[in-house]
Amino acid sequence: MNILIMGTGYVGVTTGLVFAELGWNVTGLDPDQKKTQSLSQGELTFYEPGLNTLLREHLQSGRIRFTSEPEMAVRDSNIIFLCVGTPSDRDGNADLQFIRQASESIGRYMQEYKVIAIKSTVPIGTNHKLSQWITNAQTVPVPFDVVSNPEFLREGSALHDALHPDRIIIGCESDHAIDVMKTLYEKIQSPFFVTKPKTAEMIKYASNAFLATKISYVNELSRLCENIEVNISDVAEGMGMDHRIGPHFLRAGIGYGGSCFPKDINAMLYMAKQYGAELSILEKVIHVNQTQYSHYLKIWEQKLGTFRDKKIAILGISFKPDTDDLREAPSISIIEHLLESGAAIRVHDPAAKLPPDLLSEQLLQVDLLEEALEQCDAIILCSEWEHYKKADWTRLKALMNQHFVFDGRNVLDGNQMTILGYHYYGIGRHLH
Ligand SMILES: NC(=O)C1=CN([C@@H]2O[C@H](COP(=O)(O)OP(=O)(O)OC[C@H]3O[C@@H](n4cnc5c(N)ncnc54)[C@H](O)[C@@H]3O)[C@@H](O)[C@H]2O)C=CC1
Ligand SMILES: O=C(O)[C@H]1O[C@H](OP(=O)(O)OP(=O)(O)OC[C@H]2O[C@@H](n3ccc(=O)[nH]c3=O)[C@H](O)[C@@H]2O)[C@H](O)[C@@H](O)[C@@H]1O
Repeated sequence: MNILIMGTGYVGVTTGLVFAELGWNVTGLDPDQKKTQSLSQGELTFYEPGLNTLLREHLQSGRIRFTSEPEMAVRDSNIIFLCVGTPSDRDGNADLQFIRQASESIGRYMQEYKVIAIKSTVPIGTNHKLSQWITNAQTVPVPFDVVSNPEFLREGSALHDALHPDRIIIGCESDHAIDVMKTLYEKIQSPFFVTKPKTAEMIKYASNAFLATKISYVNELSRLCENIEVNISDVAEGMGMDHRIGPHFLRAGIGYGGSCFPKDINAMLYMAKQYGAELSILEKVIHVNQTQYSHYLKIWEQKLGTFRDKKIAILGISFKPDTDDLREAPSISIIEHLLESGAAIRVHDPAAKLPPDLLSEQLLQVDLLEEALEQCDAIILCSEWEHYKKADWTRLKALMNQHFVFDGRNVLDGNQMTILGYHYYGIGRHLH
């Protein structure tokens, strides 16, 4: 079977490489020629551990290739995966323009039966719309089946997540297409959950929203813990030992970011309004997330006295470690606030780069951790890269002017940092 992957971003490249690894022939299609050329030369266009090696391996084995020419790519495929972006539009709804364009080129160029699987995160009912768009673009009727097959990988661990999913969701009403999907995935050890297309679409949104809810819940609790001298990390650990709650996604911090949680929750709220329902919990989840970083900045500013004319080192700007993705990263809001407060900022990140137009005399990005800390008054740690956990904080202390450490991800050993002479503050964290 020949698999066509439409969209060569995070999800498209990871999905394509996973299928190549499982032994299928894969073509990655993207109108962005810079991306397809770079990928054809074995260079990823984003940072993601493990993918570069696999890309080079499968370019060499001939199991994967990339193109920007849709006609032959669509014609030669048996199965097509839609992995195009579904960003927020102005009203918070998911913008389906890329899904629509992709479905129109499928309809235009297909000449025989195909299974078309939607991996992109799409609003309830998109499976049905896609069928209509494909049919309308066909010049002669050709049969096809549409499957909703949402993706649950995380950036930073994309390959592992895609190879070892907790479940494979298949939303489809055609027995033949369900069998095709099961054959494709047969070498992956994972339960299949076969359901209706709309249910599959809802499972994806509901899962992301639930994970974000867990985070906002502990983040709001962290504010109470701050006042009652209780450590939120201990509370989360104790809660997580109950298997009904589970230990994951209970790490308090400066808030969730990324290309998915914020956009997907907005899309859910939009859908709820459209269908006359209320999702009041999710409205609060957003509110807590939007106020979490500013709540802590206020506390930290009081500890420091003022941010004005202070030198602040921002460590980790990506929305989470092991990615260079800055979309909706809380670090960006923190940097904006500090600039308004008159601080001078030096930013360090092992992979992510601030856009050059943001940089100024007041805001510099440096390559070495030492350069960021040189003469600084305070550190704000925004994403928990290993690089910072493993740093030699005994040696680094001598570089700083004042020794305030504001750990926005609760990852440094606060007791040890205090022993070393730092003024350490985390999120809802009371030291023993
Ligand atoms: N980034 C992530 O970790 C995850 C993302 N998702 C969902 O997967 C979808 C894709 O996400 P990303 O890979 O992050 O997006 P992305 O923005 O990194 O990549 C999307 C790609 O689609 C391409 N594209 C646009 N129109 C096209 C067309 N007509 N034909 C072929 N390619 C086209 C774009 O040029 C771009 O390279 C979104 O719906 C997202 O919500 C789901 C799970 C995880
Ligand atoms: O639909 C998507 O795109 C993906 O969105 C998230 O994946 P991702 O955004 O890549 O990364 P996460 O590990 O979920 O982290 C998201 C944000 O939550 C924050 N987070 C996570 C966990 C936690 O305990 N606390 C916390 O603040 C992270 O720092 C980060 O800013 C989901 O975890 C994936 O299952 C989903 O496929």
